[in-house]
Amino acid sequence: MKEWKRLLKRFSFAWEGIVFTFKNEKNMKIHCVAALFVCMAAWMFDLSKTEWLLILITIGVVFSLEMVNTAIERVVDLITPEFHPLAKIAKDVAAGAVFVFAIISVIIGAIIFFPHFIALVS
Ligand SMILES: Nc1ncnc2c1ncn2[C@@H]1O[C@H](COP(=O)(O)OP(=O)(O)OP(=O)(O)O)[C@@H](O)[C@H]1O
Repeated sequence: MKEWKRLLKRFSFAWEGIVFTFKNEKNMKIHCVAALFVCMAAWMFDLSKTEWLLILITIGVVFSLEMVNTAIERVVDLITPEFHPLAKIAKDVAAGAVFVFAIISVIIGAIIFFPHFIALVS
């Protein structure tokens, strides 16, 4: 019983982290709207199970990276509110990680949706 309570508490802390990122990070709201549009398009084009899996994995990785980026930003702010070259590197690298995967996810989306779009217009 105690184990269950501890597990539930851990879930609720993780949930708080998710809610915090959605509430406070503008980029997360943008990712969320983009993910919604992608899911609607996937449903309209009646994508295969594999295509859906790729899209869901991509969305999950973007969301998770944004949350890790948020965590790094907050830890850096906690350590040094003043300008520091290492703080800049930490924040820039974390933001870069999100950016790299955002570009990859656009490419994945294009590879998946392009043939469906061509089939629709031809
Ligand atoms: N303490 C600092 N020392 C040096 N450079 C910093 C510091 N804090 C922020 N920066 C620079 O400013 C940029 C923006 O930082 P900021 O903390 O405002 O993040 P952000 O990208 O605006 O994130 P968000 O809007 O999601 O909070 C960083 O990528 C970094 O280059």
